[in-house]
Amino acid sequence: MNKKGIAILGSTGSIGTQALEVIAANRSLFRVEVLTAHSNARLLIQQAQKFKPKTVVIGSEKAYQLVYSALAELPIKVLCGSEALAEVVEHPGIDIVLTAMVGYSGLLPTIRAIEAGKDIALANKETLVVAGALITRLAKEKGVRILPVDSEHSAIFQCLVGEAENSIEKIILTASGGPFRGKDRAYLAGVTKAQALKHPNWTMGAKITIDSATLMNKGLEVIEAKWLFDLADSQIEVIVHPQSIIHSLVQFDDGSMKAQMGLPDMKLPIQYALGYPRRLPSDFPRFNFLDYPTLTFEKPDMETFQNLELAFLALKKGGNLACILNAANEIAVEAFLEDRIGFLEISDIIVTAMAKVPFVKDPSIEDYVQTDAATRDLALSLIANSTVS
Ligand SMILES: NC(=O)C1=CN([C@@H]2O[C@H](COP(=O)(O)OP(=O)(O)OC[C@H]3O[C@@H](n4cnc5c(N)ncnc54)[C@H](OP(=O)(O)O)[C@@H]3O)[C@@H](O)[C@H]2O)C=CC1
Ligand SMILES: CC(=O)[C@@H](O)[C@H](O)COP(=O)(O)O
Ligand SMILES: [Mn+2]
Repeated sequence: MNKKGIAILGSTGSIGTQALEVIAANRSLFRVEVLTAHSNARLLIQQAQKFKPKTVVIGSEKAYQLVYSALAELPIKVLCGSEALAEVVEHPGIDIVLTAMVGYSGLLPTIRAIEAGKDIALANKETLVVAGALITRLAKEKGVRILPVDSEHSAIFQCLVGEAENSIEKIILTASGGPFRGKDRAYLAGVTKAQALKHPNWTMGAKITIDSATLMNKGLEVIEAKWLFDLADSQIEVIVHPQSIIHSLVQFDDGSMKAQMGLPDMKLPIQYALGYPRRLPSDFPRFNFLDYPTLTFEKPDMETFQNLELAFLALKKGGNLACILNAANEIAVEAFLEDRIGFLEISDIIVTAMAKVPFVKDPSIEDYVQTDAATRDLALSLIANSTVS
């Protein structure tokens, strides 16, 4: 059987390293064609030495020379910069591009990969949040599959196998509630980044971990689900499920519900997307009901955690509003991680950006690029005037 050629964009991150674990355990099925990182030269070199891809790309020019010299003896092409990142996904040996980089940086390489006819294993949810209409339209035109990696969307995708004839009444995305579940705004005003980075169930990159703490992650996932599964906003619900065992649910129009369950481990959805349509055997720890005699559910508190409501608003109004929400959030989360703003200011910045950046009803790719840049400028100016630092 032919091995699938995999490109991992963001191989040094949480998803990227777990994807390489999956590949290492399934060497007869996969071959690594491309690995990319932003600045972590040391890890990228180790990965390249182990997996022998045809090409590696390092985003940072400063790190390029180090990677180039370390891999000089191997038949591996070493490239640098954002154009190389967008170009490398077109290489002929690639069957699937795993988008595991963080944030808006995923958009242009994903568009290029789809245009080149590559299937996408999509972890980078921000791509669909920013430009879901454009991405899904393009994927359809090119006959490209977008295979979800995000655990909730993988759960829904798995529940939908064999259901092509049947209508979805609604989907229910589960949310852990994050480290501040049950807290009020007075408490949130004083929380630190160290507290916010302690996710109750998942070990992930810093940006998504803060998004989970503000409930923006669930907001982004609501928008991601709309585009992946072609749903109306009224068909998407969120329920807080602190144990993160039920990864999400689908209700069909006969009222029946299907859920996908398991211990929280991203290797499973990564493996499902890379192996699709095959389920690959694994030795991952198994879930046991007796270890979890109580699974609980709560309504999300959207008054305290405004970001989820803002995402529903962006979804309802459409146009470039979700792009504005995403850019403002990326800048605000970065500032929070640098102790330049407080936790509650993250939502304040997003609210202001959504009100002030010009609305575009039917955006082109250029409109998205412009909206992203304008929103970042505005958010940075708001942060410069913040009184926290
Ligand atoms: N982690 C998880 O469990 C989950 C993650 N996701 C989504 O997957 C994506 C990746 O998340 P995660 O793995 O946690 O993130 P990490 O921060 O752990 O890793 C990000 C990766 O992207 C690279 N990178 C960072 N900035 C850029 C840039 N500007 N251009 C190109 N590459 C860049 C990093 O390189 P370097 O190491 O050199 O900085 C690293 O390889 C996100 O969109 C997230 O929302 C979805 C579900 C679960
Ligand atoms: C693992 C994964 O898919 C994350 O998106 C996770 O769901 C975050 O947890 P929250 O439910 O706290 O946002
Ligand atoms: Mn998720």
